[in-house]
Amino acid sequence: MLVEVGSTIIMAGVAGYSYLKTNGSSMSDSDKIQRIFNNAGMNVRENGKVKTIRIHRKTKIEGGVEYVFQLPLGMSAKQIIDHKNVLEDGLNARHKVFEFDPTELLTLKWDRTVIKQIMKILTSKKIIRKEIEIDFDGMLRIRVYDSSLGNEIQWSDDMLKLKTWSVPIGITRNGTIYHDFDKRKHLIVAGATGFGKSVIMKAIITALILSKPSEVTFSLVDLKGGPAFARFKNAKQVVHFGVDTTDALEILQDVQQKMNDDYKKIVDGGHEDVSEAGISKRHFLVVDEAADLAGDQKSMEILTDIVRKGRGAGYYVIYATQYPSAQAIPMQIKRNIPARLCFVLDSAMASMTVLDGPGAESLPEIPGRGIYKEVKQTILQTPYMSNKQIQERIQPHVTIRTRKDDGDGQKSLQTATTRRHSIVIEKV
Ligand SMILES: Nc1ncnc2c1ncn2[C@@H]1O[C@H](COP(=O)(O)OP(=O)(O)OP(=O)(O)O)[C@@H](O)[C@H]1O
Repeated sequence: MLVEVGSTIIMAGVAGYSYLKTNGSSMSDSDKIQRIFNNAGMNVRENGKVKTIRIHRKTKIEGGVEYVFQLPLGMSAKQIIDHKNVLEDGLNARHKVFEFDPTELLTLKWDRTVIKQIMKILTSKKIIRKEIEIDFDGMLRIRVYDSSLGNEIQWSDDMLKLKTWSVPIGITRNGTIYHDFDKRKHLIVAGATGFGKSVIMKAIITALILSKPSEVTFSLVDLKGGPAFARFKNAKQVVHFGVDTTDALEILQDVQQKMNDDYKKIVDGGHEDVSEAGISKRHFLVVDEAADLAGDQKSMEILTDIVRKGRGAGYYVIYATQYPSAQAIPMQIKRNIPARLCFVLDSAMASMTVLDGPGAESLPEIPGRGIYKEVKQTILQTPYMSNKQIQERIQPHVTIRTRKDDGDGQKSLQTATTRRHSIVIEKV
């Protein structure tokens, strides 16, 4: 009898699951996309007739479906890409898919609470939002995925490309995305507070230490007071560590001087850049909350010089801000840093400042979900490396040194937040 009741309940559960999965409009996503286009006014008029996109092909892909559409003449693909959020919201309207695994019913305890347990399984599940990707290569490709990219993708050392300047900065459905500092040079990281800037910057610093422990050095400037980078302070690769704008100016001056010396050597040697000169060392200047430097003209001038000349001299800048305004990311800095990693932002205007287009304002509010832009834009989930994982990885590189006065009559290193070491760039 109990078995009979049990199987009936399971069937009811599975039926409930099917209901949850299919509840909503029966219209196909392809029809919906065309209807959304029409309703949102994304169409053109030709000979008095309204024309919109036309389905060309539909292909099953891993995790979803790719729809290929033909655009009518006169319709811009950019307009469509800029309206990605309209499409995504439209596809998710009245269509709720719940994350639910029917095998969970097998874990039921067959007692008086069985109905309660089933209700709990059915109601405690998260709603999955369909996600889309849009590309245009002569045809408009819209990939609709049945589930989200994943809210947390754990860091794995397998992602590393050891002995290179290429670091993993995110995972897409098609694999891992790398930022190659030797190719793309500097990086701007922006995003609203709490969406993953510090986490990815710490992961990048750790990855560089693991990848090139003897060749990489850092100047870390955390204008939020220092907590995020504090764990790297005693790593032997860290030559400067600053926590306020006074430290920042000193550090910038020192880095600029070393960079100029090295740049001169490279040019005097008849080389175009650090790679051609066969120099294996690279220095990274990482500034978190760079907006706090924006009011300091001298610092900004030096920073601009470093991003300009540093490309060739092997001095790379990671410039992070949660306030992406024209003042916080001046034009000169932007022009010299084409690569951007942007988490969710509060407005299309802020997105425009970082990515030169909208998009970041319509990212889902998931920590770690971002857009990486170099030539193309890619939506990714940054890998999550916990502080414990960072600690374990940098521990072998930590040296506790006594901070002595540097003897030049300036701030004593006993109290100062900068550590004065020379940045030496050597030939291999
Ligand atoms: N890639 C990720 N995957 C999962 N969770 C993440 C990820 N990145 C960040 N988080 C979560 O978001 C929290 C905030 O991240 P983080 O400190 O990097 O934000 P932030 O952008 O630097 O914020 P703020 O500008 O205020 O410093 C983390 O403590 C973590 O819980």
